[in-house]
Amino acid sequence: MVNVRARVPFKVGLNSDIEADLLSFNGLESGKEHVALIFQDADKQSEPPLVRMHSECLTGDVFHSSRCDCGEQLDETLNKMGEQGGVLLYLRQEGRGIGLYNKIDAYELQSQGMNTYEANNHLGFGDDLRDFTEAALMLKSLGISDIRLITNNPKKINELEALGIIISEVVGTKAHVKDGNESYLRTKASRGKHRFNFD
Ligand SMILES: Nc1nc2c(ncn2[C@@H]2O[C@H](COP(=O)(O)OP(=O)(O)OP(=O)(O)O)[C@@H](O)[C@H]2O)c(=O)[nH]1
Ligand SMILES: [Zn+2]
Repeated sequence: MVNVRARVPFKVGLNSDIEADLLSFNGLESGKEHVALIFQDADKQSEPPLVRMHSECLTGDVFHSSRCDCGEQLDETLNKMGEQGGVLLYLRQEGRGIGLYNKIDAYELQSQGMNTYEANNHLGFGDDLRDFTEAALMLKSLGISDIRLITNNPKKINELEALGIIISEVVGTKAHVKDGNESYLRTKASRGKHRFNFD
């Protein structure tokens, strides 16, 4: 049984006044410390809330690494939810589930010419080890079963629906192209079937 523990208000975002409640959970089987940020009490409204399942990326979220778009997607989400309300699940699934050490090994292989998926496979991992069961449990424990999901990734849509969450709308993120991450984004589109708009 998953239970919501504390619910603490604070302000988030760079130079901003966005207010959110930080929630922790207990009872998650993996023992991971996934957390939720709730904007504008979106869990208590009648409309399906905006939801983002954001997978941890220390290098991108904290250091705004040039190799990926995670930090930009996180900032985009904070701003959007600051305006419209929403629920951000911050999931501790670093490196699509392989962890930081392995992700750094994968980066080394990418520097030698492999793409993200090939590097994962070369290290003996599947394309993507993430599982969204606990994310679905967190939503259910908040009383949320119908959502507007922020993602470009069809795997997230399919898995959440299979876990009984209704997705009434899919909201894409921008393509945050910058020096260093374009081939990463293009590989997500070609191999991972992410829906990007590269205009
Ligand atoms: N294994 C591996 N993981 C990476 C790499 N670059 C970023 N990640 C991880 O990928 C995760 C983010 O997944 P993405 O595939 O970028 O995007 P997504 O969350 O599936 O899709 P969106 O919802 O559209 O953002 C984070 O956990 C990152 O740490 C990489 O080169 N190798
Ligand atoms: Zn990243």
